[in-house]
Amino acid sequence: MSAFYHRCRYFFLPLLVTAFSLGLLQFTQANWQIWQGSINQLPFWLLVTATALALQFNRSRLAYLATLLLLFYADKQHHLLPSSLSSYTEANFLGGAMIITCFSFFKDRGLLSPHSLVRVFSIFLCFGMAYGWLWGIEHFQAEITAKSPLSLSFQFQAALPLYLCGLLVLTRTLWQANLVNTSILITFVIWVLYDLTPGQLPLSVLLSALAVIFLFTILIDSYFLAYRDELTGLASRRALYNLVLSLGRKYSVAMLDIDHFKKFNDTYGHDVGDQVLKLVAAKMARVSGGGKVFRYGGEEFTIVFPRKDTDSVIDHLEDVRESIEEYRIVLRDDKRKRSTKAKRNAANKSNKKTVSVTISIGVAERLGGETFDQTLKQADEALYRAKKKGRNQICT
Ligand SMILES: Nc1nc2c(ncn2[C@@H]2O[C@H](COP(=O)(O)OP(=O)(O)OP(=O)(O)O)[C@@H](O)[C@H]2O)c(=O)[nH]1
Repeated sequence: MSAFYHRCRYFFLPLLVTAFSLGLLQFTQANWQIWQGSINQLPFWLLVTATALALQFNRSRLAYLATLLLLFYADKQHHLLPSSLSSYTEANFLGGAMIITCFSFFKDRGLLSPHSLVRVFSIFLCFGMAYGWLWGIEHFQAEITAKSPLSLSFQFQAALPLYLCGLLVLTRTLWQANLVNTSILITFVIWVLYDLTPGQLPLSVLLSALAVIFLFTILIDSYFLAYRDELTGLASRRALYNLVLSLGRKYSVAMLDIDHFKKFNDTYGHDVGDQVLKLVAAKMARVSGGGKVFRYGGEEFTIVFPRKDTDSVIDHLEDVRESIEEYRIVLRDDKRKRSTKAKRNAANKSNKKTVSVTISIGVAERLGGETFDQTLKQADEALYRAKKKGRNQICT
């Protein structure tokens, strides 16, 4: 379920928004044609900004792609390349598609690192392969047709690497759904759209839209980096203090802590501890009553209930405590390390190993004039009392 939610957020939603925006742009084309002169300048500003931001936030793949698109657009507008090179548009198009595919498989690395050499080399290699492929298809057309058991048209043979690239980028994005990978997939789609449907939307508009997608990707990604806890996906302590700025005078704060977690880690190992933290966090995230959940640090979590006093949040916290106490967590083996036979054996075993944990909770409400930190300290002291009284319970 969470994998599906993850894919919706990072894959389907950005694709839908892009398709909708491009559709809207095309539909309203007549209304903005009068600004075409200014629109022609837009890709320069937006792509330069996207490159600068991508570099600032270490999204080097987007920086490379934005720079290459900028060069491509500059050439289209001002004919920078010698005409002998520009005339091979099919090869340039195929080379571009191959470059986008390569970048979907690269990792984001610093620009001033040996990895940059590989990236630059791969750009030339992609163009070389594209030119080579089209040259080969053209010159050995008769031999290929004679030897091939299938009667494939010249167009199909020429576009074969393009289909393969499309499949690879799509698989990569589905395999590792994140905003940067989806942006690279969208770059691929727009690149192909531009070639297949010339004149539908001007290049300036397509590239401006793409630059905006890059900018959003970098900003949203950086937001998640700053305000989300990487392990559990919950909001981080920084996000908690951001919320504090908008809290009114009345609220309750709960501190939650997993019981005997050190012993748990010592018994099952840190990796299993991480798995359990994730699953327990997912249970906490379902708290009712308008509670907002944060990972405070380590195995400690905080829930803030705006506009609620202690009495009205106890039941909601009790539900969370019970749901975690009753939760039988099935331990996942590291599948990558197991052979196929071992996997089959494991799948046949019905008695999978399960573990369970409990949590203690301390809760306090804001009393007149208290700061957030003072209320949080009261909740922490209540948590300490819950631990002292035997754990797996709530104290106020
Ligand atoms: N696996 C894992 N363990 C963590 C993480 N953060 C903190 N811990 C562990 O959580 C444990 C916290 O232990 P303690 O603070 O001694 O408390 P406790 O063992 O839970 O005991 P009580 O709180 O008194 O019930 C330490 O062993 C930490 O290493 C994490 O991100 N992953």
